[in-house]
Amino acid sequence: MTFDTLPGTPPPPDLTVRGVAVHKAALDPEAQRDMVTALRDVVRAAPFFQLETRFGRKLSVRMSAAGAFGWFSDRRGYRYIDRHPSGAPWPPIPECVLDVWRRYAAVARLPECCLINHYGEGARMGLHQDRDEADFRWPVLSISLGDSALFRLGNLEKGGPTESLWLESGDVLVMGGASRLIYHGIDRVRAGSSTLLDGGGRLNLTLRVVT
Ligand SMILES: O=C(O)CCC(=O)C(=O)O
Ligand SMILES: [Fe+2]
Repeated sequence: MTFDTLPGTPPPPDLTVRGVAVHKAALDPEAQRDMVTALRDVVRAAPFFQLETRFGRKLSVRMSAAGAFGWFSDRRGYRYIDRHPSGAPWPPIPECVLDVWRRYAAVARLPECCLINHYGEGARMGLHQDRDEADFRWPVLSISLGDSALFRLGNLEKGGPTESLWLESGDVLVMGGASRLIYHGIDRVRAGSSTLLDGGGRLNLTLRVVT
C-alpha cells in the first residue's frame, strides 16, 4: 500500500444530514475550475450519452464516466460496464478528482468509477439507492460543480419522510457507513446560479469502489 492509499481521518463535515457528511465549499473556485478543465478532456474522450431505464424511459441527466467502470442502464437493467458505449475504454479518473477522494473518503481503496452526471435545463434524478457496487462498506463520494441543486434524502428503505438541502458548486458529500444505502435524488437545479460551466447547468461526480 502506498502512502496515497493509506486510510486517514477526513476533516470533520460542516453538517451531517441523516448520516451523510456534507463538506460545504470543499473545493475553492480555482480547484473547481481546474477540475472542470480536467473533466473537459474526459468527456472529449468519453462523450455524454443519455440512458434509458429498464422501462424504456430516457433519463433526463446525461452521463459519462472515468475509471475502470462506468454505469449503464438499458432494458436489461442497471450495471457497470468497462467501456464507453462507443467501445472505447473509459478515460482515467483525473488526479485532482482522486485527491478529493483521498482527503474526504480517506479509505484504503481508490474509486474504480467516477460517474459524471450533467444536469441541463429541467433535468432531475428520482429517489434511488446506489446499490450496484459489490461491497457497501466502501463509501460513495459526490462532488457538485456548477448550478445549485436541491438534493433530497430519504431513508434506508423506500418511503417515509424526506429532508432536502441545496448542494452548491464545490460541495462534497460522503454517503458511507450507516448512510451508504440511503435513498437520495435531485429534485431540481437552479439555472443560472453559477457561472462555472460554459453552457450552464450542473455537473455531479460520484466516486465509487465497484468490485
Ligand atoms: O447529482 C447528484 O448529486 C446525485 C447523483 C446520484 O445520486 C447518482 O449518480 O447516483
Ligand atoms: Fe445516487
